[in-house]
Amino acid sequence: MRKIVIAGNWKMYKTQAETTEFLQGFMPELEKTPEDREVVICPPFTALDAISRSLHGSLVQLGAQNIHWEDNGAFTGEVAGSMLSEIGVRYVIVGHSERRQYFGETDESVNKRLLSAQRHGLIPILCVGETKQQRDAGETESIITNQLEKDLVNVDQQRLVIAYEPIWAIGTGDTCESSEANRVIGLIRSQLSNADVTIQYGGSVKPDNIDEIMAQPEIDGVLVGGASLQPASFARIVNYQ
Ligand SMILES: O=C(CO)COP(=O)(O)O
Repeated sequence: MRKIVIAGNWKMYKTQAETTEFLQGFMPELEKTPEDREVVICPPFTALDAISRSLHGSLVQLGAQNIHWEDNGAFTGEVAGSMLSEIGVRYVIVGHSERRQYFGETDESVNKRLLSAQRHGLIPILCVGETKQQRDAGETESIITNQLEKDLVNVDQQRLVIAYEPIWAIGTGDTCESSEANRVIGLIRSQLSNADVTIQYGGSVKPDNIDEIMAQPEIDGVLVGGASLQPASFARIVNYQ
């Protein structure tokens, strides 16, 4: 059975105080959330500990936005897997397009981060997706196939989530048609050795398109940016019909 995972990627938003305020509004909304789905919040590193204490005992899981591939060492500015697992982190986003675009992440470093996450008992959420230019050139399939091939070397597909995030749909309000997201996610699934991997869609997911997205047969969840920052909108997404 494929697991449904609804995750909020807060990117570089929210201080600890803002996180606490968010949780006050958000947690009561979970009382009516069906148990068929896992809810994950991925705040900035600085809010992980605060949120970990508040989430303890709740249905919500904690996620980080990055992880280094070494277990420790002289890597200024990086965070290791043991530091995340110690404070209750369960998921970690790896290879987000913003990391690939602004911070020089390559498929090779993404692969090493995936392996590190699994070594520390964390479930990586691997992000893949094409740019607008690549889509227009008809390269969507080849780009994604290439990312999967390189990123997943030696990765255990029993402990993995994949997010299909077309880069042109991120933060633009320009959602990928749900049927098209379903098609690409089906293509991703066909290339995996484990057909039960949870595969999410990400890119301008909002309260008004979540029901349609989640009605697609191949889509097992969403990775939400902007709309996960407000308690009411993220609650509506989590409580999709
Ligand atoms: O990048 C995303 C999630 O990782 C998507 O961001 P938006 O939902 O703001 O488009």
